[in-house]
Amino acid sequence: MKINITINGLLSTRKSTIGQSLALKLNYQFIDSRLFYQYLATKTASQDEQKLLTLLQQEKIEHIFQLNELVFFENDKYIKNSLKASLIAKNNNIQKKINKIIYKNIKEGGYIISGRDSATNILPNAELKFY
Ligand SMILES: Nc1ncnc2c1ncn2[C@@H]1O[C@H](COP(=O)(O)OP(=O)(O)OP(=O)(O)O)[C@@H](O)[C@H]1O
Ligand SMILES: Nc1ccn([C@H]2C[C@H](O)[C@@H](COP(=O)(O)O)O2)c(=O)n1
Repeated sequence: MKINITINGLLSTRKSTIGQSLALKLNYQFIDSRLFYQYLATKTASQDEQKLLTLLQQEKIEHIFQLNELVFFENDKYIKNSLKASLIAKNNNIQKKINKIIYKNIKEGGYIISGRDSATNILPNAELKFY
């Protein structure tokens, strides 16, 4: 049976690098919750809560799970979108919705998950937590 593992830590402490390499070794999936915020930022210039919630409902969520950060780095609007993502993340209802979507998709196990809420609001009962 596969468990879920969270990775948290200070900025640029190699969470993604280690998470991705561990996922490869264990044959797990790696996801950083930040991708959801970055993805929304690429989809709309709006900070309107209803619009963002609708987008989260409409999008094929599996698609976001298959993305990785490089997709956003390749985008020449990366910095602008990161600022938008940061604003989107200030909305508690969007945070709750994203956390719920992630939990629903990973609850059966087999994920290494990074991101600010991963060990707390998303997976408070994760079997293994790295800090
Ligand atoms: N062994 C290493 N030596 C030097 N640089 C490294 C090494 N491993 C990773 N890096 C680089 O360090 C930077 C931070 O790594 P990484 O993106 O994994 O950190 P992170 O904790 O996930 O970052 P963030 O806090 O932004 O989510 C990246 O540019 C990565 O390429
Ligand atoms: N609960 C959260 C809050 C923020 N993020 C993401 C969203 C941004 O891409 C990035 C930086 O946010 P900031 O530090 O500027 O608030 O972190 C998240 O994944 N989960």
